Amino acid sequence: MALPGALAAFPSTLQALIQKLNLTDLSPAVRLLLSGAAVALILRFALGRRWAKRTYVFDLDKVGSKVGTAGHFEYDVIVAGGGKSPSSHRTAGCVLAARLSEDPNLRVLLLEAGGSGKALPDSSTPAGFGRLLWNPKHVHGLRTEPQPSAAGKSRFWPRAKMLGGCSSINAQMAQYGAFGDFDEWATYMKDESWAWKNFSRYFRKFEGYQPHPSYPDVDTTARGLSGPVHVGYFNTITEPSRKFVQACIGVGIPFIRDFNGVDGTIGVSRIMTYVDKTFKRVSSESAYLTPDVLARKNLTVAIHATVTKVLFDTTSAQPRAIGVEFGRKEGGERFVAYAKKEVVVSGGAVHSPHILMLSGIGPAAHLKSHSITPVLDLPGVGQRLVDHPVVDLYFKNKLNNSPKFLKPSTLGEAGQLISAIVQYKSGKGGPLAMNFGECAAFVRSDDPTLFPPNEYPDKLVDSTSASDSPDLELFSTPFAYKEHGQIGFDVHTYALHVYLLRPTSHGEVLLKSASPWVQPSVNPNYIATPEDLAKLVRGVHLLLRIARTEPLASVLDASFTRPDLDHQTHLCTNEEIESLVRERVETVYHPVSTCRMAPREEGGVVGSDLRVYGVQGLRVCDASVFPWIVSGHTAGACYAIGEKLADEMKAELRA
Ligand SMILES: Cc1cc2nc3c(=O)[nH]c(=O)nc-3n(C[C@H](O)[C@H](O)[C@H](O)COP(=O)(O)OP(=O)(O)OC[C@H]3O[C@@H](n4cnc5c(N)ncnc54)[C@H](O)[C@@H]3O)c2cc1C
Repeated sequence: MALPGALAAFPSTLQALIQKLNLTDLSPAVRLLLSGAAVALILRFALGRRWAKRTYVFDLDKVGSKVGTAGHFEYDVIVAGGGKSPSSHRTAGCVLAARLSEDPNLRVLLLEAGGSGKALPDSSTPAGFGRLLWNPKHVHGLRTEPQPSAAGKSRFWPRAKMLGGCSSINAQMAQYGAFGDFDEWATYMKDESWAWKNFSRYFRKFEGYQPHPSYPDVDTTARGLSGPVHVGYFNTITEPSRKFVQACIGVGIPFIRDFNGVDGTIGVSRIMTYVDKTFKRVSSESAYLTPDVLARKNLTVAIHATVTKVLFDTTSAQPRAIGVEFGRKEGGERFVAYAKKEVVVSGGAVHSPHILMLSGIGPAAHLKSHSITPVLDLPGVGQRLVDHPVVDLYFKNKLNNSPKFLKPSTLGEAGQLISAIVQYKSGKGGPLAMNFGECAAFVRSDDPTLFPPNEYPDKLVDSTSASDSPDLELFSTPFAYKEHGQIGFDVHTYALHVYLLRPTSHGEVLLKSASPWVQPSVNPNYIATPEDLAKLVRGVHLLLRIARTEPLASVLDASFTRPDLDHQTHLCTNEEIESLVRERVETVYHPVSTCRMAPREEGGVVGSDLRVYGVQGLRVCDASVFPWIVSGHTAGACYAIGEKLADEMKAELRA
């Protein structure tokens, strides 16, 4: 207890020290540098690394044999990727490996390219992920190809490289999509197991809703109460976002008590989060790879193990996946492990198609252009990439009380951050328990209340999944940022964002090289269709109206007319708003559909059982299999897909 007390006094102590050392004479740049270094040091010591290599297998020769040697390591199922999906590298990978290993007769190996997400304070602390996005050790900082319809610029595209996958670095917003999304999957695949009435049980299975006294209206009969993924309302939110909810109601968006409840998902509310009662991030690693699960003799989890390719037996008519090759680093030793029953690729929407193509499964001509001998010509691999494009609007916070000290630029702000760390470490939540995406509204771009036909006469193509599914999401963050948190503002700000939930534009993931260590090319092809642009423009108009509606209007400083903020943007012409959208559009980090569950003749990669067409013993389990993108946040469906596949595989493998 003495330590937090001493630290609480730190800001004033720091001030005294600064005076004593005459640091005030230093230039602002040097002071900024010093404060940054001080914060980094304090974060390291205060939040410290707890989890180390001891929890997982680090020596790859303990899980596989060196290529060219005689050893033979065999498992029943190998899951490539420790993300969310149950059997792959991604978010789903942890789910799959944990659930499969419930059957003591199945020997499961999970291979993850990165380390533990749980061990990183910037991951386990809800507000820390902004710092992780630019950390090349833990996150692949991809950049898209230049986007022709989006000002020709290339966009930053972070994908996690750690256990838990992107669930270890995401914004923790727990909305799962609309009922119609999954009914659409079922209709498309002619498989009722994906229809909401059936598939919803897997959402209930992963979910462990934690009731909160301030939210008694949440219908707990619609929530899963005992699953491993704790969700609830334990993150911290700021006052302007509460006013955002009221302003949305003011413009005609109905209040909804629960975005994942029985009333569908259209409306405005505070968003539920993957933050637990102790104010920690809940990732697929923290939820599924618990000490009890890791103690199972039949589960092995190896970290810093990048799968370089899937191995096939090609002696019979259909190739059969028999194992994987993996290694730690470029030029390092390679290892192999064999799967008696199945290999599940779970590398997420970027790396699952990458792994398949490196292994010879993909568009044959493209593979040959990189001197990869095709095992199977499967043209759909890497195609149909869809992402949610987002546009941010920036406002001056009139109350000057935004938590901008979370990215400190002065010694005073560094002191505020230290106080916040002390508060968080004493179990009291506070600013570090923020997830940034605080409140949200899901609307339709053809809603006549929000977009009256006399002002918006154009009839746009309806790309929603059902008449009660949305195609735009609006959300609020406690301050504004650019370049995915890399660039802040020098004044107190507040930000509103809109993203297109059901884009009609799509792109592709392609190889840049046959080397597994070279990241693939990603091209989401943002706003390539007129409808996508028109809907985002409508969303921007709506946000600008909400910003000028009480009670939010009173906390935003409309007199602040600096051109890098948006207090004058409502005066722009439609063409100017279109240019703003093209210029500002960014990823909201939800790529899907690159190993799409679809009929093979329509470019499908997997069938509705997630088996790769034309190959035996190989499945994909992550966001890459979504037939269509969901009308919301993508993590929930990844968890549910992992749960569903685990159930089905366990039943099949038992038979
Ligand atoms: C910054 C950010 C914010 C987001 N915010 C939200 C949000 O608020 N709410 C929400 O619902 N969703 C959010 N998402 C999206 C969501 O987290 C993802 O859609 C979801 O986690 C994807 O899960 P996945 O299983 O498909 O893949 P991933 O979670 O990406 O997992 C892939 C795993 O595979 C591993 N891997 C890749 N290649 C290899 C290889 N060759 N060998 C071994 N391992 C490999 C990776 O290291 C990773 O662990 C966000 C994503 C990001 C990046």
